[in-house]
Amino acid sequence: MRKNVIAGNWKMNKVMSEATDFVGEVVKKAPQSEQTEAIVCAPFPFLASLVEQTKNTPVKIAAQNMHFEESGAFTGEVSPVMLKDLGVTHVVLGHSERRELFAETDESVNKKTQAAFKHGLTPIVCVGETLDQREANETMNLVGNQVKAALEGLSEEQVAQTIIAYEPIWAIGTGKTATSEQANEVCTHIRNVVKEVTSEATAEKVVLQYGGSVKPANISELLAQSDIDGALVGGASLEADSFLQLVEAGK
Ligand SMILES: O=C[C@H](O)COP(=O)(O)O
Repeated sequence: MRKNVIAGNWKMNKVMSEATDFVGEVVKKAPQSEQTEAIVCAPFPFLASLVEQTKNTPVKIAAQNMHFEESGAFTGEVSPVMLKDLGVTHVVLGHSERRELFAETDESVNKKTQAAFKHGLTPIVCVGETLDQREANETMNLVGNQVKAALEGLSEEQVAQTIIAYEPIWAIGTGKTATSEQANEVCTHIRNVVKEVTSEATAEKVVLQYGGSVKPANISELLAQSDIDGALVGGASLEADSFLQLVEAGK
């Protein structure tokens, strides 16, 4: 049975003291359950300290991006080797904000996904369509292609461990959540695409998250869907109480 993975993506928010207070609360109160996993996706400067703070707890720390190269002349970049060395376990790749604002492409997301596995990090690969693409009926095709591109060159075992987050861009930070049926429809399609490129057994193992205005009020309905196994949460992950309610709903 797949776990519910609840990942809080802080984006470019908080200062160190706020990050420490938040994680202190979460470590104290997060449910000890085999069925739910809590991940905090923090800005780079906080990672080392938060990894230390969550040692020997079930809470995991993720980065929000990384470069695909191991080292070199890439000023301002952070490598998978550095993240692994700190004790970071997961990395968000291809978030729509990175695709839109920082010229991330399917090709770079694939390189980063391969690099994550090479260095023992679990990728959380984001895919999703704009409102225009949805209205032009391009959602399934576009998301399917993003998934195929991200998984290219991975072994079946690696695909099984990849977390894929479906985040319709029109629902991010807008308060407009996709209905749970809309979200599930795309997640089912993603699972079918994974099956097409690997096998049914592998596709059944892949954790599929939904992201886009997820809140304590709508999480249960989303998690009740057949192909939604967690959430990638922005705004509602900024307060410890609200993040804990989301993790609790995953139990
Ligand atoms: O990574 C998280 C997503 O972009 C969702 O953000 P949001 O929950 O603020 O809509």
